[in-house]
Amino acid sequence: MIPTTTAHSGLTLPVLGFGTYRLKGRAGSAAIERAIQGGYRLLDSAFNYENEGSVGAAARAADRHGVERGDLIVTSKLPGRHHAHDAAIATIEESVARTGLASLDLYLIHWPNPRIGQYVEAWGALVEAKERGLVGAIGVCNFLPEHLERLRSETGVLPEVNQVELHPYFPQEEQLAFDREHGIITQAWSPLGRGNDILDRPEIAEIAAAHEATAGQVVLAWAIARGAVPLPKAASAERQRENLGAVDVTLTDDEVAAITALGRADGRLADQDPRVYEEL
Ligand SMILES: NC(=O)C1=CN([C@@H]2O[C@H](COP(=O)(O)OP(=O)(O)OC[C@H]3O[C@@H](n4cnc5c(N)ncnc54)[C@H](OP(=O)(O)O)[C@@H]3O)[C@@H](O)[C@H]2O)C=CC1
Ligand SMILES: O=C(O)C(=O)[C@@H](O)[C@H](O)C(=O)CO
Repeated sequence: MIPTTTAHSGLTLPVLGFGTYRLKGRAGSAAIERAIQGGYRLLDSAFNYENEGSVGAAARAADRHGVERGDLIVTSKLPGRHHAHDAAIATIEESVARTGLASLDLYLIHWPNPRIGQYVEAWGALVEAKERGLVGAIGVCNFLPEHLERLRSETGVLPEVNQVELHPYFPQEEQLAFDREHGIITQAWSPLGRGNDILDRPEIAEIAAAHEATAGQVVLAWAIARGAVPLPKAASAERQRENLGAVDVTLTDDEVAAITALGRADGRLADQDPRVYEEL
């Protein structure tokens, strides 16, 4: 059993989920099904990943592994090119249809796309989709405090989830504090730094040795200790199992602080500052 965390709305999520970017087709679906079989219950996807079909197929096969549909949280995301109200509603309906499920459990705006300037309108569509039962819970990705404040002041509805880039080179201290204060669950994307050199750092290796854990487990345990929900992606059952083992690693406050200290001002993996980055 994976421990859980709860949002202001009462939405409860496992403290670790499964990323599916680049898992698609039959091989992708098989990898996602392995993840469900291995114990993952929170699945991340997006309209733009072109894999909602594979995620849905794996979710529909979950009962083969004794997992009920109601035990899974299947997530997808609205792309920037469909932020206008009617396009957003049609896209959410399309996402649900692609999964072959009756509804999705969590739906997120993928990026604020501030230059397009329609994320408040898109948020209105997500609120409506939740009221209609198309989706069970709603949130955003890559939203800064200024974007969240606009949603609150213009719609009165705060997201239940904010999924942001978060790994030791980009610890997101301020965003985490803002989300926590407002009861918004922060999910961490690229929590393993996409498998970059963070996993080879001696500071991480030392902590891993002290816990008889792997570097990946320590980095994920650090995210969990700070109140974030990491969404590691892994194709093989071995790495999926390894990453899930992070929930059993409890770091000391000093260890958490030492990993947070690896953060850098330019720590983003790519040039994706939500103030200016546009993804359609
Ligand atoms: N909302 C947003 O804007 C974004 C959301 N996301 C979501 O977040 C998820 C996770 O982020 P992602 O970018 O995939 O990166 P991750 O940080 O999850 O890293 C995935 C990479 O690390 C490798 N890996 C997995 N486990 C281990 C391990 N234990 N040791 C060493 N290497 C490992 C994987 O390889 P292999 O699979 O071969 O094992 C893969 O190459 C995505 O899949 C997606 O669902 C991602 C980016 C943006
Ligand atoms: O993977 C996602 O969810 C994204 O939002 C992409 O921007 C991804 O981070 C990427 O790097 C695409 O080039």
